Amino acid sequence: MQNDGTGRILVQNLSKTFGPVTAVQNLSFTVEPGSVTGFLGPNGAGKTTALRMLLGLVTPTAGVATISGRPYHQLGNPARVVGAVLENEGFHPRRTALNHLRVYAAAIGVPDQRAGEVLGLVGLSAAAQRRPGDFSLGMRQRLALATALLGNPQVLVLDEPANGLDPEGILWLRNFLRAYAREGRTVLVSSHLLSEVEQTIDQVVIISHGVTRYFGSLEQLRGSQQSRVLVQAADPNALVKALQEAGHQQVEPTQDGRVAVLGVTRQEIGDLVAKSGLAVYGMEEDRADLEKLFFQLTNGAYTGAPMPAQPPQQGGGWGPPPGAGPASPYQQQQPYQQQQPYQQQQPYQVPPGYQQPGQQQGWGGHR
Ligand SMILES: Nc1ncnc2c1ncn2[C@@H]1O[C@H](COP(=O)(O)OP(=O)(O)OP(=O)(O)O)[C@@H](O)[C@H]1O
Repeated sequence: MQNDGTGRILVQNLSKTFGPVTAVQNLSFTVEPGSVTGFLGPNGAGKTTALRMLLGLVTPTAGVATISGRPYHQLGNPARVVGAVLENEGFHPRRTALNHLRVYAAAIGVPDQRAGEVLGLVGLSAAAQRRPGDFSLGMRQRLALATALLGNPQVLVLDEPANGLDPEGILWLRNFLRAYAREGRTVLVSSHLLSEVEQTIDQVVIISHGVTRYFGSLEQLRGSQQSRVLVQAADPNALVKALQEAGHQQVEPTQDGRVAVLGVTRQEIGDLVAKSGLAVYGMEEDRADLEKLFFQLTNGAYTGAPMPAQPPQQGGGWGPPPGAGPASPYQQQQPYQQQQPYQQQQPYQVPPGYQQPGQQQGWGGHR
């Protein structure tokens, strides 16, 4: 049966248990063509297992994963549709890079010359006659990517592709993936480090303990975070009292003696202190950066606990997740609720006649 040609990845209610271990639990997200989507989560979050299910290498316990509307093993010639690089891939020790690619080119039925082309695409032409055993980790990553590109696939799925790359390699990969997506192709890239992929990705799926914690654009994620205002007051206790009397309960001290107030604007605080006759020496709006948001999401911080008091970091940043900091000296402090930015998915319509994909061993046609 033909795929729909869209290059769209759809993961719907995907779960996988290995005996007592739940690796992936009810995972849902989509990856649209023309975008680079980051698949982020700490080590052990379930990223590799989810990608292996998408690529037909592991049978889901429940749910579906499709590419262009079909499960991997129903794609016809999958190497022409999806190219994938998973972790810990080996290369034949005695084959040159070019020969390695020729073997795979023959296996998926693409012309021999494509091997040289993809070496050029990943910047390895000069190393064509060298053996991957002598390559740096970064060069091996490039060769693995070249292998995935052999079938000129519409979809690229890369598991931790930035591992082992130096900053120049990461920049190269970023430009490569963005250009690939600009051609209308679909790119899904996993990482346990947001900073590695933050500038590459448009969309992000964040998982923790096999569960989706966020799915949406990076911009939405940034916008989902409440900012706080850090106030330097002559009398912090008097300021806290005035704030609480005015109904602002989400108040806490910082270790440098300022008062952090959530859910208010600087103007509101300015009006309040003017009315109360309090002296304030400075105010600063403080937004969480994405790395810290990611840290909070993956540590289960969206549970409504108060922000801890922490020394402000460079530029005035958030501290570690709630619960990690010292107790606040202020009384009557109420925990604040942070919004869970996870977006609800549209229910997936299982196509008529669809069957659960069976387990497929090995690489099938795409390697
Ligand atoms: N074949 C397996 N048998 C038993 N448990 C497994 C198997 N594969 C994965 N797991 C477990 O499932 C969980 C998720 O593992 P997975 O490798 O998918 O996470 P990950 O997010 O890719 O982590 P990493 O970045 O460290 O590779 C872990 O607890 C892991 O030990």
